[in-house]
Amino acid sequence: MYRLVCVHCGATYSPDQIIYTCNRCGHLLTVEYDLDGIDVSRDEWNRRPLSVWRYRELLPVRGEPVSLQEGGTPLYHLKNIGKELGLSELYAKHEGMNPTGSFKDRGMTVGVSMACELGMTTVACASTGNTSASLAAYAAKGGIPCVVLLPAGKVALGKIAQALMHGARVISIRGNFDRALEMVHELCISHGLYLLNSVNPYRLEGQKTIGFETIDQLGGEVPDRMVLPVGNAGNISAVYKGLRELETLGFIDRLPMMTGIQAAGSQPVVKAIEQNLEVLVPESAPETVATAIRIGAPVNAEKALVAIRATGGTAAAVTDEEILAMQRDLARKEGIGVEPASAASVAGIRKLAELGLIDKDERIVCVVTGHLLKDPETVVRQCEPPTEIDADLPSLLSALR
Ligand SMILES: Cc1ncc(COP(=O)(O)O)c(C=O)c1O
Ligand SMILES: N[C@@H](CCOP(=O)(O)O)C(=O)O
Repeated sequence: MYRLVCVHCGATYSPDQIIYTCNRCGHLLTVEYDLDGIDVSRDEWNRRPLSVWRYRELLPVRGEPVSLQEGGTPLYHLKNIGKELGLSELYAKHEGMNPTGSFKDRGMTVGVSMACELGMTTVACASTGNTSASLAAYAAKGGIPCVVLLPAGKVALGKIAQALMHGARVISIRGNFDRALEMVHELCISHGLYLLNSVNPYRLEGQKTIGFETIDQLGGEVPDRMVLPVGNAGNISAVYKGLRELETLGFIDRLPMMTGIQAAGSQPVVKAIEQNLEVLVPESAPETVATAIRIGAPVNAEKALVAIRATGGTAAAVTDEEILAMQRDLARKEGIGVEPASAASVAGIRKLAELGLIDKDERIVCVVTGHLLKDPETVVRQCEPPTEIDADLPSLLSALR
């Protein structure tokens, strides 16, 4: 049993209403369960495979989900980078290992399943790339048409390739992601498409399972800190919401310090935390190499600020150079391939550790959100091209010398 509740004024709505913002105050909605009525134990969960659907009692879908086997992603111990930073308990949860290569799949399995249960006939989103790749794939699996709006020239090649190949109707706008989101929201309201950006409360339910899995992979222990790259701020809000539910159920007895990392050229949440603002000031011209988090007006900011403040967490910004350096370090020192936005979380921890702003004994989990192959152009720009030689052994030996 659950209902939709406004995160700001508490107004409630029936779960089958197609609604994204509160009719009374215009703020976002969230899914509220009757947690007293939830009948499941941690032992029962632990008997099921590690996946989004291990936690189905805390998800809104009732029928058979539209699934591509999402979740169950690896949690890696970053021994080498951790050693350099003096952090013996530094981990990365690799969300790039999901079916379309990002954490969005956790959200889309739930969001597209709900679209089908609610009888919606077309799904839509705006995207910096990953949301569109994921929605296109899940819409294909669910047999439902899909429309995506992208900021022209600002989406990594791998992500566009995915949206196109999965059969979405792809439109590029001459404007940034924030404008694309406004446009698609308007389109969905006026023409009855189902909006599957992070304003959709059901989609975020799937993403909260990142936190559930992390704790299960740590043998039931809560990490001291969870670090996430922040763009539209849905993921950090979702993970916090899920962990609060586990706390209310008595499955955990504390929360990690939720820590958000943004790019220096796109850091409205960091500024709101640093300046102790109640309401975030949007940035009109966000810019960063980490195009996935090139977002100036994060729609979930209100929830993200609560998550960070209520847990004693923090927010920090990293430069593009710091992001790319960490992308290379993860690849070369740990064997972990991630896209630039994902490297931001670990780059943020490097910065906080070097500034002495975190306790070196903390157990820290960085969520690395998308796969290296999402943005091959940024990878190739950083690496030496292959050496081309004549096809004979002497040439090979001389090239290797
Ligand atoms: C790879 C990647 N990392 C991080 C983010 C930021 O997540 P959120 O928008 O939920 O803050 C996104 C996009 O949203 C993304 O695609
Ligand atoms: N990085 C995101 C931006 C959109 O965020 P959403 O969570 O609101 O869908 C993307 O991949 O498009």
